[in-house]
Amino acid sequence: MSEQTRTGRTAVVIPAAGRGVRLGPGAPKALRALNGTPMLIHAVRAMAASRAVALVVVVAPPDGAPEVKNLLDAHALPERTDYLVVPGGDTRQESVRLGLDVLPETIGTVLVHDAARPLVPVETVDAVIAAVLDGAPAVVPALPLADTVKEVEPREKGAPEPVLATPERARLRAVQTPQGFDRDTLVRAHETVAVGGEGATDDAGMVERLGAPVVVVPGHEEAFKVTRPIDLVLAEAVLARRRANDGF
Ligand SMILES: Nc1ccn([C@@H]2O[C@H](COP(=O)(O)OP(=O)(O)OP(=O)(O)O)[C@@H](O)[C@H]2O)c(=O)n1
Ligand SMILES: C[C@](O)(CO)[C@H](O)COP(=O)(O)O
Repeated sequence: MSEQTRTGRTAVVIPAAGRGVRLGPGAPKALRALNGTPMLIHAVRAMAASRAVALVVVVAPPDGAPEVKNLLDAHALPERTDYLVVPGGDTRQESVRLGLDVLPETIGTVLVHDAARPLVPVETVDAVIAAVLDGAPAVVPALPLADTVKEVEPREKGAPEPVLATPERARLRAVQTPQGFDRDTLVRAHETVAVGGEGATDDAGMVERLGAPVVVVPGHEEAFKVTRPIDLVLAEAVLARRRANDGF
């Protein structure tokens, strides 16, 4: 990776093509409303809040790219940031790759951010970008765990599962997005690992498989992923608190 490329512009790929099965029936998850505004728009605004972000690539549900383009056009977004919309794929990994495929040559740093993490504060986004620009090829925001974690032998749903091990909690982190990368490293990871791809639940995990170093910076409790119905309740509560505190 040349220093010149590393110091190129920064883009964010937002995979937003998931159905949101765990959230329950309804529109694709990224298009569901939080405080009256689609989750995706919150996520795009969270990324565009960083002055370092020059381009946001939204990876839309496969049949929903025109609708997503209209949504972005209809909402006030910073003028300094460009937007692209591309249709997504069958898996998160495939959707990210489709977003990477349309990045212009001038982009040296890439963030990948779940549309399902709409409330990440700009300080976290900037910390990830700063660590990449400082030379780390891959950076993830993460938090220590509150629960003890067990490794188990998986069984059918509801059946008791034998415990195999209890990893030392102090050494574990719950990983969030945006995850930040030197562009060439991330593209190489997707070209190399995506062929098989099993078990890669985040982009940094794919970079680890290349043998490249990944570092953790502090995450934020408001960067949680909206996955299940209870997360919508929490997200609405966070937005209500922001409105009360900041007039947001
Ligand atoms: N084929 C897919 C699947 C997921 N995603 C995106 O990846 C992010 C993280 O995925 P997740 O939270 O699991 O979303 P869903 O796949 O929609 O959720 P579920 O697994 O409950 O269906 C989301 O922003 C989702 O839109 C995507 O772009 N393309
Ligand atoms: C990328 C991620 O958000 C990091 O925690 C997570 O792995 C996505 O998992 P999902 O099952 O695709 O939501």
